[in-house]
Amino acid sequence: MTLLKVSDLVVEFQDAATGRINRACNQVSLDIEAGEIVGLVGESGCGKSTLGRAIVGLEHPKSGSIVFDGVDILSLPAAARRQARRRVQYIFQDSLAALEPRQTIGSALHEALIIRGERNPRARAARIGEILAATNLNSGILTRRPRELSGGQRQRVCIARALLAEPKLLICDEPVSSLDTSLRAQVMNVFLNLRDELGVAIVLIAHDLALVRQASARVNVMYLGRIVESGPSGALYAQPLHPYSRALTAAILGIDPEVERHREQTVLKGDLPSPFAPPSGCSFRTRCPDASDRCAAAEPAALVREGRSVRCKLYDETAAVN
Ligand SMILES: Nc1ncnc2c1ncn2[C@@H]1O[C@H](COP(=O)(O)OP(=O)(O)OP(=O)(O)O)[C@@H](O)[C@H]1O
Repeated sequence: MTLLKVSDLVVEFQDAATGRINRACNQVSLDIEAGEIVGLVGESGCGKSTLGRAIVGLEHPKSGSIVFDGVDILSLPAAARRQARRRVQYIFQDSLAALEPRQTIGSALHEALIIRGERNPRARAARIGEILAATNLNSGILTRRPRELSGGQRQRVCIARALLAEPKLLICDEPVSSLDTSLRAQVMNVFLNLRDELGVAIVLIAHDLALVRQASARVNVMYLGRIVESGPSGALYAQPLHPYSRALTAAILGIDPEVERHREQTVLKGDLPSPFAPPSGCSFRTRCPDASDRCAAAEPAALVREGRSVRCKLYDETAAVN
């Protein structure tokens, strides 16, 4: 069942000094099934957070639609939008900034339930106990303050607090990038459990492609505001279609030799172009090893076939995508 359907979403920022427009999400479309983990990857500044923030209501799209749990959110008045988004929660990268420094964890979790209307302290304590178990946290942390916890514990507290809203979808923005390897595994295991035990769907925004590959059923690759490729993660990592996906996945080490044999080593040239003046046609063409004159003429349409989608002139209607 499709839980979230984002269609042709456009989010723009205007530079106050020059008036120029940065189209941070450019006609983005994305589907998420109930209970699946979907990866969103791409270089810094490509629009991943903006997309996540727009889904949860922290950015205001210029156009497009967001249908969550069967409700067309952007067509609703503001109060009804908030209500419709109750079961989407955002997990920020910086868990220290996300928690009130002077408040104990117990108080923060009780407060989250009070806001949701739970007046009975015993019912709240019971619910918090369940959530601590789901996030693999010990009740000893309830009397502590954020700075007294490890980064991994803090991130799991943020996940626990989000879970009190009984979310169907968690948007996790670089949730483990500030953690060392062992703590990363703890937090990632919590995500896998939430998917398996509670059926929570997760959008995993991350720079770490190896981590996304492990956890996600499907992956979306973003470049300069566009999703340029999406597909099942096994297929996308084994045989990336878009030259940009090839460059990103080529950077991952430790892939099995069979995959390595098919890998075309592609090195990314240059920097991300200014989002205020993106190249004409395909926005990746200025860094693309396969670019030709026709790439400047028009933006490539998405070719969708067998669960994969790619925006690149290399794949026209006659090309096989499998
Ligand atoms: N509040 C804002 N005001 C103006 N421009 C913004 C704002 N938020 C994001 N942008 C711009 O939108 C574009 C996309 O930014 P975004 O943070 O979504 O990218 P990202 O892929 O999440 O990057 P990172 O991985 O560094 O978080 C960038 O050009 C950024 O400068």
